[in-house]
Parts: sequence; structure tokens; C-alpha cells
Amino acid sequence: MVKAVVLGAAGGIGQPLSLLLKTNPLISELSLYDIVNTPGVAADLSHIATPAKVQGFLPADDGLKKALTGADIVVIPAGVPRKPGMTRDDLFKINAGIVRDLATGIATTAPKAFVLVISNPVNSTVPIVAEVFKKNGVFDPKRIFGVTTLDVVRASTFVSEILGDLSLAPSIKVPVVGGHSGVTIVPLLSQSSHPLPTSLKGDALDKLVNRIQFGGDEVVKAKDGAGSATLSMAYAGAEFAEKLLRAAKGEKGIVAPTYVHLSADKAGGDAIKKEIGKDLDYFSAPVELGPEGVVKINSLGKINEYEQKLIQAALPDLATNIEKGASFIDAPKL
Ligand SMILES: NC(=O)C1=CN([C@@H]2O[C@H](COP(=O)(O)OP(=O)(O)OC[C@H]3O[C@@H](n4cnc5c(N)ncnc54)[C@H](O)[C@@H]3O)[C@@H](O)[C@H]2O)C=CC1
Ligand SMILES: O=C([O-])CC(=O)C(=O)O
Repeated sequence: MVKAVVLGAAGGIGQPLSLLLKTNPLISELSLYDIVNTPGVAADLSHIATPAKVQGFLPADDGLKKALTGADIVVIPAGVPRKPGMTRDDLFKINAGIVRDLATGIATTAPKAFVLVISNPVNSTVPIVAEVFKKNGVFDPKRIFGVTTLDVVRASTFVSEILGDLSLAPSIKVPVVGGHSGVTIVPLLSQSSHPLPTSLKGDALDKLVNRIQFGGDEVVKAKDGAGSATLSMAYAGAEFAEKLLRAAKGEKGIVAPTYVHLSADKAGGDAIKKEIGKDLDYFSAPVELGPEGVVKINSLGKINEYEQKLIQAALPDLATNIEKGASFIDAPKL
């Protein structure tokens, strides 16, 4: 029996993500929480002929607590999205408080659940969740994940386009590490499962890297004020949740890049700090998943000089974003 909860379930990401989770046979119960519209979304999804029992909750009548009771996995896409001209960091003002309050609900009602943070800015909202958990004495870094899967999905797609064959997209694996905004998104294209043409260098390589780093902006611009990526994010979020649930059931060898507290695996985390040359608390790295969440934080692998420069360029923003999130919650230092 697996209970999944979506916080922000009536939104642009929340609805298609809830749909995909409803179709996941690993999930037996699905609770939808939002400040609006969840009764309708839940009633609609509940007619789909798959095993998960669906219920919708609103803030009234202790809805958050009811939604979270017994949760095994909680996905958080609650919060405002970008409009053209905004950075993800511009969302901090509104989303930090939303994520803090939802994290408080999880820490007090379902402290053992896996927490998957989608709300932006992910580089800062994950530290907010972690600090709330520390404050409540229930912090387990193995169970808190920043969802960076959309960057991985985009890298697969854009590389398949360069290779001229979109049918390859599902099998193309490119590790994307660092964080989830602009230059903190670092694709390690030299490790692509499908090598890029050797002719792809200079401006053409820069352009591909830039497209992966700023893929979110492409969607924000195209939606022209109506928000940011929702459908591709729902796909990515459901994919990461599925990996975690399969690993939780005991399937071995499942590895996915995700933004975690580097103490989740001390040895692996320390090795990452050495590889990047900086003592950061959080970094998105390839993580091996298991029944308790993080099993192992893998090395970044063989990185070329070009990628080492990308990593170095990511570090200042990442450090600032982490500090901004962590200091938003006044937690005792562990
Ligand atoms: N990690 C990633 O790769 C990505 C993250 N995002 C982020 O996901 C977030 C959501 O994006 P959209 O779904 O497009 O926005 P949206 O505005 O369509 O939906 C957000 C939902 O959150 C709900 N909400 C607001 N405050 C809440 C609270 N206190 N409790 C519960 N629900 C609450 C709203 O009612 C709304 O239904 C944004 O912060 C966006 O930047 C978006 C795309 C990719
Ligand atoms: O760009 C945004 O604001 C939403 C997002 O995180 C993405 O699409 O990667």
C-alpha cells in the first residue's frame, strides 16, 4: 500500500501530475491538497479505472493534516510560476512561505514520507524544507529531494534533436548536475549515452548547453504570461516519483540526478565537495535510490575542462540560493 500526496494539486503542474500518479499501479491511495478546486479534480480523477483511491482536500477542517496522514510520498508543486522577465529567484518572496508552511505540515504529520520539491526556486526551497524538518527534530536528508528531472528530460530531447532522431529521446541519458536555475544547471554532455557529433563544439556546443540551462525560459516566453512549464514538468515529476517508488519496493540500481543535502551519503557527499572544490550543503548529483531514499551519492564521473568551467560558474549562485533558503528558517544548527 502506497499513499501519494500532491500539495498544489489543482495547479498547472498539479493536475496533470495527479493524473499521471493516478495511472501509476504502484500507488494505492492519492490525496490531493490545494487552497482551491481539489474536490473537483479529485472527483474527476476518481472515475479513472486504476487502483488508486483519490480524495481531495482544502485547508478547511484540517485538510492539510488529513491529506498528509499516512503519506509515503509527498510531491510539492504548490506556488506561483514565472512570468516573462522574471527569474526563479523572483518567486522566492511568495513561494518560500508557501513551502515553509507545507513542510511544517509534512514534518508534523508525515515526517517519514519522501518529499519531492518542485516549487521554485528549487535551489532555495529544498533548504527551506530541510530547515523546517530540522526545527521539528525529524530531518532525514535521505528523504528530501529537489526535482531536477525536467532538466534531464530536456537534455535527452535536445540531444536527440541534434542527432536528428527524436525516437532516440527516451533512451538518451545525460547527467545534469548542480542546481535548477540558469547557470546552476550543468549538463555533462561528454557523458551522454549517445555521443554527440565531434563537430559539435564552440558556439554550437555553447548553444546546446544554453538551451538546456534556459529551457524553462523558452516555455515561459512561449506561454507569454500564462505561466511556465507544466505538462513536461508533470511528466518529469511522475517519472522521478516512479523511480523512487520502484526503488522503495526493493528494485536495485536505480540512479537519477536529484538535488539533495550532501549529508544524505556522507562519503559520497564529501567526494562531490572535493570534485567541485567547494563545501556546499546541497548539490544535484546522480543519486542511487533505495527503500530509505538516498542510498549513495555517486561521483560526477569524468568531467572535461569545459564542464569543469560550467560547474565553477554554477557555484556562486548555488551558494547564494542555498544560504537564502536555509536562513529563511531560523533552525538550530545540527
Ligand atoms: N522543479 C521544476 O523543474 C519546475 C518547477 N516549477 C514550479 O512549480 C510551481 C508551480 O507551477 P504551476 O503548477 O505552473 O503553478 P500554478 O499557479 O498553475 O499552480 C500552483 C498551485 O499551487 C496552489 N497553491 C498556492 N498556495 C498554496 C498553498 N499554500 N497550499 C497548497 N497549494 C497552494 C495554487 O492554488 C495552484 O493551484 C512554480 O513555483 C513553478 O516555478 C515549474 C516547472 C518546473
Ligand atoms: O522556468 C521555470 O520557471 C519553470 C521551471 O523551473 C522549468 O521549466 O525548468
